[in-house]
Amino acid sequence: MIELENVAYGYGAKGDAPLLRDLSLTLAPGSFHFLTGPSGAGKTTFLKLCYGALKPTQGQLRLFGDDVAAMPRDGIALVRRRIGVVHQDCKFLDHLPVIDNIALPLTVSGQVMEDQQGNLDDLLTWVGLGARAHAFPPELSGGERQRAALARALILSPEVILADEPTGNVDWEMSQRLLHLLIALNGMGKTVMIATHDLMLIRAAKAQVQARVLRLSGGVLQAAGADL
Ligand SMILES: Nc1ncnc2c1ncn2[C@@H]1O[C@H](COP(=O)(O)OP(=O)(O)OP(=O)(O)O)[C@@H](O)[C@H]1O
Repeated sequence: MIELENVAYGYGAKGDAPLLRDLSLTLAPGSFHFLTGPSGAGKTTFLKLCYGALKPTQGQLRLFGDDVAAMPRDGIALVRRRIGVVHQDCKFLDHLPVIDNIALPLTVSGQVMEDQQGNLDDLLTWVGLGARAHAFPPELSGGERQRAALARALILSPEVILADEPTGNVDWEMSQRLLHLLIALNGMGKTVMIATHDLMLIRAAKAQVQARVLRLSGGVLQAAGADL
């Protein structure tokens, strides 16, 4: 689904040492991965590569079998509909109610919101926001925002879900609730990758799902230690 082969990426000028290097990884259908590592190690950058927002400066990245380097811009846009992203800072349009924010990817992809009303309602109920559909983003708690961000990432029924610190600003109980949603999605066959600092969350997940834990450090990707 997502395959990296000796990928490197750097934000700096050509010739500068890259931030990430020698990345080789396959996210197989239905797999569950955690990505951990110190702040600034490049976890968000790694996820951006995985959803085609950045192109490798070296190596090969294939999304659903197609080489990103050779993909035209509209090809990348199509592939990105198959990957749901929960961003670290989950931005919303504050003047639109939650339900319209979640429906935005439908509108952008040319679908009629009314045709999807049933799906939208089901999705909001599934993430536990049925009663908050008409609230405005500034009225949401941290946990509600994260669940709204997850719902928005799911509205186009992606095969892959990439979540960047989805439990960053919530308490342990809400972290568990979000984790359960992500594990349930994996149980439905979706491929999941979560970038997180939260080692407790990883340990809790490993008791419930077969997850591979990777660590980014010093620019390279390694299997995490046996304690995880
Ligand atoms: N658009 C950009 N231009 C230049 N440098 C960037 C850009 N985005 C990120 N960086 C730098 O790349 C490095 C890795 O950033 P990244 O956000 O990927 O790390 P991270 O592991 O996700 O960090 P955190 O855990 O703090 O969120 C940092 O030094 C950051 O300043």
